[in-house]
Amino acid sequence: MAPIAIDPQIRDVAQPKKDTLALPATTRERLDRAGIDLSNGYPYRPARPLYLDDAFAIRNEPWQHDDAGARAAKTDKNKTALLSAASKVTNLTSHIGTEIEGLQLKDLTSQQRDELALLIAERSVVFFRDQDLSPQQQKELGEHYGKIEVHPQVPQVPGVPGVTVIWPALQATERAANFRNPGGASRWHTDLVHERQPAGITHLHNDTVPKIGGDTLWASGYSAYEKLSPEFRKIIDGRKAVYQSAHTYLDRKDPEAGPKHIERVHPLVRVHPATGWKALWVNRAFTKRIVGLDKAESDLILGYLFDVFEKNVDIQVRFRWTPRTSALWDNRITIHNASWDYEGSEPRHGTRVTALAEEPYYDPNAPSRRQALGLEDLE
Ligand SMILES: O=C(O)CCC(=O)C(=O)O
Ligand SMILES: [Fe+2]
Repeated sequence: MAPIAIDPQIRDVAQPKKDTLALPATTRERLDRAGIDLSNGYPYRPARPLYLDDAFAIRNEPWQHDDAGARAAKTDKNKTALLSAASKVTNLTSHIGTEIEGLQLKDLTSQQRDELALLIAERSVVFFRDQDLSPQQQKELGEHYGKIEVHPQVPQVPGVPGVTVIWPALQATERAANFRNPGGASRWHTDLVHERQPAGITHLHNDTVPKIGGDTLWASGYSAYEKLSPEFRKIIDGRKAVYQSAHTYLDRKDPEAGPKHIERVHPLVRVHPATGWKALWVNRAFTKRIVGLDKAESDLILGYLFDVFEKNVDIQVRFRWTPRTSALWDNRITIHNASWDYEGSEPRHGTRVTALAEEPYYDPNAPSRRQALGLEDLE
């Protein structure tokens, strides 16, 4: 039998190996203070599933998602408990991104957490600098927002399943990156679109960042939808597309066919349960084809939709990190992209918790954000 071809990304991730990279000092301090056991190396690397059917079966049974933002929309649309406690609230652009000062995420009450979810649903991404936050506290906050995604294979904080490690230098030890082939998450994408109930509120806490570079960009799915003409919206409203996983697995029945992605069908345009607004939900990395169209037709339309998302800078925010900053974004209504422009300079390290949300749905009667806010343009 011919040897099975496995792509290098999979092989490397599959090999549990001891860490050879030195932990940045600020990261080590944070992990020590949190009582994380580093004696068996860092990070912890779970064994990955080998076969596609095993990977597909993970979280394939539906569950009830009770949306925190939707709760706040019922109790206090003005988000008084959260916003009145903050010392400053700054919108970073008109359409996307808000920074909150004067609050520690670990101290938020249940009502404030719900209101934060609503703010994230409205503004797409919300930032908090100078946070004192252990991985355990980050996980606990995520649990308030939904079922935590415990990744079957990406590096994690030892002893805290569900807290994944975002440390681009670590990936660079596995897959060489350079200026022309950047490392990290440097492409436009949305996380975990292959899940039956994909990612909702996602929280990246970067404890160590380079002095220059390493920015992250987000783009608004509400606004990308609104960039389309009302007639074009009719072409994509209610359509479904195939979304694929970042990682690949072998087909048990045909392993020699090589690695394959998990695929899942979801709506192209979805509605956020807290705001009730429509959002374009495609991304260049993981949306593969529109169901029911020929490949050439699908490629053309998807290519245009990706361009609308990526080329309109007025619907994007680019965030410059400082150490110990948290970004909480909603993967239901955004795409994001991390700039890998700090090659060979200081390290960047963070921990991430993803709360999974509802099965994506479409509602023909839902308004766009601008319609709901009374801003809809005349043709
Ligand atoms: O490193 C970043 O800024 C973002 C990485 C990313 O894509 C993610 O955490 O989902
Ligand atoms: Fe991501």
